[in-house]
Amino acid sequence: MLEEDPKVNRLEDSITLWRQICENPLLSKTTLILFLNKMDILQATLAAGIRVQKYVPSYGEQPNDVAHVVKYFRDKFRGYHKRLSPKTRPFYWHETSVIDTKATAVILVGVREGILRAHLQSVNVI
Ligand SMILES: Nc1nc2c(ncn2[C@@H]2O[C@H](COP(=O)(O)OP(=O)(O)OP(=O)(O)O)[C@@H](O)[C@H]2O)c(=O)[nH]1
Repeated sequence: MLEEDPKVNRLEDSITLWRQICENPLLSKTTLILFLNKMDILQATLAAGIRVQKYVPSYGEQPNDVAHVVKYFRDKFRGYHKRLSPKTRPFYWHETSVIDTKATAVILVGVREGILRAHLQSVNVI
């Protein structure tokens, strides 16, 4: 639950926020990048035997491992991105644990280069 509102599920709050961002006409030409953060916490939570289905009934009987859980949520976010974007645009995502600063730095360099490449392409420099 959210610290600021104990009645609101954190995951549902993130999905609501993502939907609002995707469908916002002011951001229709903006490339969105989804960070599935706190992967280390997800790994530890699943390793402790917590079942996703208990909190997300629609997860069903799928295997309760990191790969399946990440795919489930990535597809959920991707689905909203596809359905709600006013115009078609690519979907980018990264799995992160920002406490791993080295790995996060590598991801951010990649993201920055991607943004730069898109700008250069848009002005026909490359
Ligand atoms: N273990 C771990 N802790 C993290 C990670 N990212 C953020 N945190 C911690 O989570 C707490 C909240 O981090 P914030 O960046 O403020 O996140 P927020 O989006 O404002 O809050 P949340 O609702 O917790 O996501 C802080 O103590 C962070 O250090 C992560 O990838 N792994």
